[in-house]
Amino acid sequence: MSVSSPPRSLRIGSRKSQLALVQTYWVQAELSKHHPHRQFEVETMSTQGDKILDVALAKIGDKGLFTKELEVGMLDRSIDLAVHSLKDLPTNLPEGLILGCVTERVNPADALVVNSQNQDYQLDTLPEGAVVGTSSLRRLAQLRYHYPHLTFKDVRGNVNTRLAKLDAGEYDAIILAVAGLERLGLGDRVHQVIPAAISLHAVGQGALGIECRDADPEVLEVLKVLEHAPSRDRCYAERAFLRELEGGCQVPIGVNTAIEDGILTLTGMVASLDGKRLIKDSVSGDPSHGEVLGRDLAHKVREAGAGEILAEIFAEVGR
Ligand SMILES: NCc1[nH]cc(CCC(=O)O)c1CC(=O)O
Repeated sequence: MSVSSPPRSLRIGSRKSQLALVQTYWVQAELSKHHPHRQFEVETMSTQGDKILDVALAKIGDKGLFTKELEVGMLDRSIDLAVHSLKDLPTNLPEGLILGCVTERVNPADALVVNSQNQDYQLDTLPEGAVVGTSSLRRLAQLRYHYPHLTFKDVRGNVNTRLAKLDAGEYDAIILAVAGLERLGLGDRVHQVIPAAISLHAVGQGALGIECRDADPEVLEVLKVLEHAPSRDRCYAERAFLRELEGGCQVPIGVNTAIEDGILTLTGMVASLDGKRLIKDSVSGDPSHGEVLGRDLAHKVREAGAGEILAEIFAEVGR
């Protein structure tokens, strides 16, 4: 009787933040469950985005701030796959790497989080001058558009750092992803789920993206058990929209997607930084044609005024 050798063990790369680790250990546990004869090891790395915490994120033009070191690791084969919050993964990946798997998405919405002094308020009732913390241009522009009487202030750091600043009174409220709070076991801090009519979420928000080498069919096969087709189709459409519009710097772009009766509807918006202009439209079609839907919507909003907004932002930030 021949004894077959065990399959090669796979190394999973992760950032060191608590959220990244929760997500990576979840992926490790799921993969181990589905592939009981294979070993999965976790390798943690600091990324540039974890190190430069004192600079407003919006001012850092570089994409892939949270992914670069992990990508280098995959290319030099010190790791085999990397787990990302899909919204942090650039839409264009380095040569040789692909988005191998999109996991089932949890709630992609943003949340209003308040401190103990502001428990009675909702977004609609926060008083003139209330200080709202966010470092996302997307959240900033949409909230300025709907609530011009509020004051917005940058907030950096990981989720726990931001909550500590809120609770210390530096802000009346902050905006965070529902998904991140829930994954950290902080779902009770979600004070209000912000409706899509007020704030469209980030591309890929609430889903995990697993990146790997494109020439590694063994890893791609292993990842298939975690792929969630509807989440993948929605996120592919969202990513195509963003890829078509962005020029390598952070811009206020938000989306929403749904699949109903076999039809994917993608809604997207581009807003000016001052929140005075906001262009929003939708397209619908076959869920497997996400690339086309995303590009079509990008052309639609560009024609409707988003082109001008983006040109202004690119001119200001410098590409
Ligand atoms: N930019 C940081 C980041 N990346 C992913 C999440 C939350 C989880 C997710 O959206 O999947 C967060 C925190 C936040 O935006 O509140």
